[in-house]
Amino acid sequence: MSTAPSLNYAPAQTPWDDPSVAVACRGVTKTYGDGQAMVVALRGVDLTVSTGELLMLVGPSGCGKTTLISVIAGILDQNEGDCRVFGHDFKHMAGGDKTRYRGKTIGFVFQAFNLLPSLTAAENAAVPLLINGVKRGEAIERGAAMLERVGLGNRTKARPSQLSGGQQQRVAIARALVHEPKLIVCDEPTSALDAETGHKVMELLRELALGDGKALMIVTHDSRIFSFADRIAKMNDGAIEKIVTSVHEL
Ligand SMILES: Nc1ncnc2c1ncn2[C@@H]1O[C@H](COP(=O)(O)OP(=O)(O)OP(=O)(O)O)[C@@H](O)[C@H]1O
Repeated sequence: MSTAPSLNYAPAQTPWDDPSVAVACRGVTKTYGDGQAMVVALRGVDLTVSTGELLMLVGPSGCGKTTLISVIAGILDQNEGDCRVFGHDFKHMAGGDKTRYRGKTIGFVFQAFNLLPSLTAAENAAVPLLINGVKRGEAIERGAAMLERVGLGNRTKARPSQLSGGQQQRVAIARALVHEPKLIVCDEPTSALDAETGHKVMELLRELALGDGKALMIVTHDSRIFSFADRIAKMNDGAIEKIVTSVHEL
């Protein structure tokens, strides 16, 4: 049985109710500002991401990658078009439902990490569990266990200011994985990591963020990790220019 809500307004021949579809965007547009200052960040994006898939989004600076994943993760609302995650349409969900569903279903690694400075690494990694109602002791234990998986088991009590950029990035990755979300969306997850650590983090992301009806989307400029993708979507000027399965086709 489909888990998607009743979607009477869905146009025909859309994949909204297909359980193997994690993300479906159709004709998504997004602008910032208005009048002369208006920037068109997305111009009718069509994109489908399947469960079990790692899709990378690449393209020049300013082409709309962060905007697209922010719409998909329900952080921004699109102006036009449909965007659904496992059949759920964030734009038309009530605020509380949206926050709850998003909190359970999506893990987000932000480009700027967005760690809370007053919390330890383990507490930061535990934040999604605390938001989802897990008891504090258990949440922090699970946060610390996830830090161990990303190679930071010896830094669980450090505050973000006591960690290097690469270590903070790994805390952000642990935080995105800790509640075992069905969709993980990462903005430049390896930008602050050396080649070896970046490789390890990608292996871990593939292991923990795929399978079992899960999907992974990664925005990146880091060509060292392109080979981890199942498909690579190349964006240009607010649109998807092409989608390839091998880096050689880019
Ligand atoms: N908050 C904002 N207000 C106004 N314009 C914005 C805002 N955020 C992004 N933009 C503009 O929207 C366009 C798309 O930006 P976006 O950050 O999505 O691109 P990107 O491909 O992720 O870039 P980068 O690779 O540099 O991170 C750019 O022209 C950018 O200047």
